[in-house]
Amino acid sequence: MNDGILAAAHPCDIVKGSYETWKSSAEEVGVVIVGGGVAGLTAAKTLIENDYTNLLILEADNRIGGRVRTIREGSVLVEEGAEWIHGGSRNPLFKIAKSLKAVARNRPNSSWDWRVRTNQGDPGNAGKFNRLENLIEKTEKNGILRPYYDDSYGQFFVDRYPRAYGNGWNNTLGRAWFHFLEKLVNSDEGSYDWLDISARDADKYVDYGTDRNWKNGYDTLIDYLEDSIPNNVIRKSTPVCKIFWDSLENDKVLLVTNGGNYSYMANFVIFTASVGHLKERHNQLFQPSLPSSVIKNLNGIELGLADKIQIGWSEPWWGTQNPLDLLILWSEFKLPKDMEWLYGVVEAFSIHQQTNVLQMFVTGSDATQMEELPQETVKQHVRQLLSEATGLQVPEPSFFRRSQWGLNPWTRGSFSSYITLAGNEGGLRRRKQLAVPLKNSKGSKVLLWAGEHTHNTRYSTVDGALSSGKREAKKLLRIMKRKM
Ligand SMILES: Cc1cc2nc3c(=O)[nH]c(=O)nc-3n(C[C@H](O)[C@H](O)[C@H](O)COP(=O)(O)OP(=O)(O)OC[C@H]3O[C@@H](n4cnc5c(N)ncnc54)[C@H](O)[C@@H]3O)c2cc1C
Repeated sequence: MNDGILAAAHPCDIVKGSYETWKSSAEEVGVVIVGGGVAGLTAAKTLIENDYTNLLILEADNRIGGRVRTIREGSVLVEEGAEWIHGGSRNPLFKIAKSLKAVARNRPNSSWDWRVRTNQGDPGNAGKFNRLENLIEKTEKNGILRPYYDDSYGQFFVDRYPRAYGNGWNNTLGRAWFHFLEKLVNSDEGSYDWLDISARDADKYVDYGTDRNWKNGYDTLIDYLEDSIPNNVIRKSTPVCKIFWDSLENDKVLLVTNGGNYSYMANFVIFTASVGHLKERHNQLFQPSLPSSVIKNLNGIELGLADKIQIGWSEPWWGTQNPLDLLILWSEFKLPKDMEWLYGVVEAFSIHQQTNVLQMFVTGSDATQMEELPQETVKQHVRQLLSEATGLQVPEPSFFRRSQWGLNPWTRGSFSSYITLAGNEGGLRRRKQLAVPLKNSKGSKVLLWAGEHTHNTRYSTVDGALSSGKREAKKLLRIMKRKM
């Protein structure tokens, strides 16, 4: 976990007022949904479709969508957060996208200008990449990770790498490919350290097949969800800073927002904020503190950090009109301290919407270092890397963005909430343990948990978030029915 990010100030650090004033001035509502990301919006849509309309979504940010965020600048469209629909017909999201005629056609493999270079521009052996891809794919096969259930996901790769790579695995290029593999796995998993991901947990993820893209941006989904929710249900710029969930007088939950300036009294809450936010804030957020079993589970899960860098030009400069996929092998590590985060960049590829825009992932502690640098510095570092790896002049870009999901106080991370080795040892085995409703001291279920991290098999995805929102809304409808 990144202590630097956790130590940063938070907008909810100062909350003014008292319980009595908040209680007496609170706005009454049936259900409050905390968070207007995919899970929160889907929970609201499900309640409304089942004729339950006495609800509010309280969203901290001045926009909805959470970790789905499409950016449009001039003719450029990029995704700061979620990008792919992971899989076809088994994925409920794919079905929605298909019904909206919003699935983009995948580029044929043959259209790519595919290059493998060391960071100094020497060519690398592309065949090695296929071997590493095969190794990653093997982990999706039944049973292969089983011997590692009490060990880490990364350990599987450490053990299997020499055989997968073949002769020379320990020479300069062999080590460069190993570094590549580690960064690739960390970027797939969004993890800080592949040696910290429980292999048992990694084995729970169910793969739904080929990735697809949205034709006109991921926010097509947000518009679709928002369409079924009346305007007055969504309150943006309304951060929930305190939740009094165990009232002695009744079964109601008091929520304090906007630094103590406004409050709500709800019968039920569906809480959908990221596990990064939860881990950082649960002590200040919940009054009384969450039960120790809940805190123990939170300590056993981590939200990884994966950032994107997007850099674009009016024309491609790499000598062809084809989309570029450049794999970068770090064969020497001699960068000055402030550039060391670049070791985390091992691939630069054209995004599906525009050939002229290249995207790079940077994860874990490399991402933390990148987030803290000025944007202009990041841009210069990236230009230098691209230029040295391709041996070409890289012109001044016309477009540049980098994400800062770790510094975002409402996420504190990006994707793949993963159960850690310590979490596995402590008995956290299934995400459904994170979705057990919070009961007050009278035994009433008053707060339900949704969000990608609570999905057993599709954690870290948009469809996982969507299904979790639906699941908790239905659970709540059953609870309300029993109470009537
Ligand atoms: C860089 C990146 C790439 C990704 N790529 C993919 C991909 O290709 N495919 C895929 O399927 N998934 C991808 N994901 C993951 C996907 O975006 C998430 O799993 C999903 O969007 C999570 O939705 P959610 O509703 O659970 O959480 P969130 O989207 O985090 O929504 C929670 C909401 O709660 C709000 N909030 C937080 N705290 C408070 C508070 N105290 N009070 C009020 N509101 C609060 C937040 O502002 C946010 O809007 C990616 C994510 C990132 C960051």
